[in-house]
Amino acid sequence: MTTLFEKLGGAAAVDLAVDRFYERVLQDDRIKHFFANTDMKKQRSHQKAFLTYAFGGTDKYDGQLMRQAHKELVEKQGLNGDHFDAVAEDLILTLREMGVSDELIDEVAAVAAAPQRKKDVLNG
Ligand code: HEM
Repeated sequence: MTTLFEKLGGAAAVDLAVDRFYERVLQDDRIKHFFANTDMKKQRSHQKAFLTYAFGGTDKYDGQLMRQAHKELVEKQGLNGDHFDAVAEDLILTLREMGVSDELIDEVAAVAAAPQRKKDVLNG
C-alpha cells in the first residue's frame, strides 16, 4: 500500500511544503496572532507537525497530547473551528501552489480536517 505521505513525495516533500506553509500561516491575519509569542523554531516545528499529520506520515498521533498542546489557546485565546479551517485552507493553497494534483489535495484535506483531529485540537 502506498501511503498518502509517499504519494506526495515523503519527507522531502514535507520539508519543501513546510517552508511555504509556514510563510502562508504567518501572513494570514485570521491566525497569525496565535503564533505571536512562539519562537521561530517552534513555529516551524509546528507547521511540520501539522503537515506530517495531514500527510498521514506518522502513526504517533496522540489525541491527548493534541488536547494539552492547544488547551490554553482554546481557553484563553479563543481558538475555534474557523481558525482550524483557516490553517487547513492555507495547507491546501500551499499544495496547489506546489502543483500537487486536485485528487491528492482532496485526500490531504480529508485527513487534515478529520473530525476527531479537529475535536482534539479544539478540546471539544
Ligand atoms: C491537526 C492540526 C494540528 C496539529 C497536528 C498541531 C500540532 C501541534 C503540536 C504537536 C504542538 C506542540 C508542539 C509544538 O509546539 O510544536 C502544537 C502547539 C501549538 N499549536 Fe498546534 N496543531 C494543530 C492545529 C493548530 C491550529 C489550528 C492552531 C492555530 C491556528 C495551532 C496553534 C498552535 C500553537 C500556537 C501552539 C503552541 C506553540 C508554542 O509552544 O508556543 N495549532 N500544535
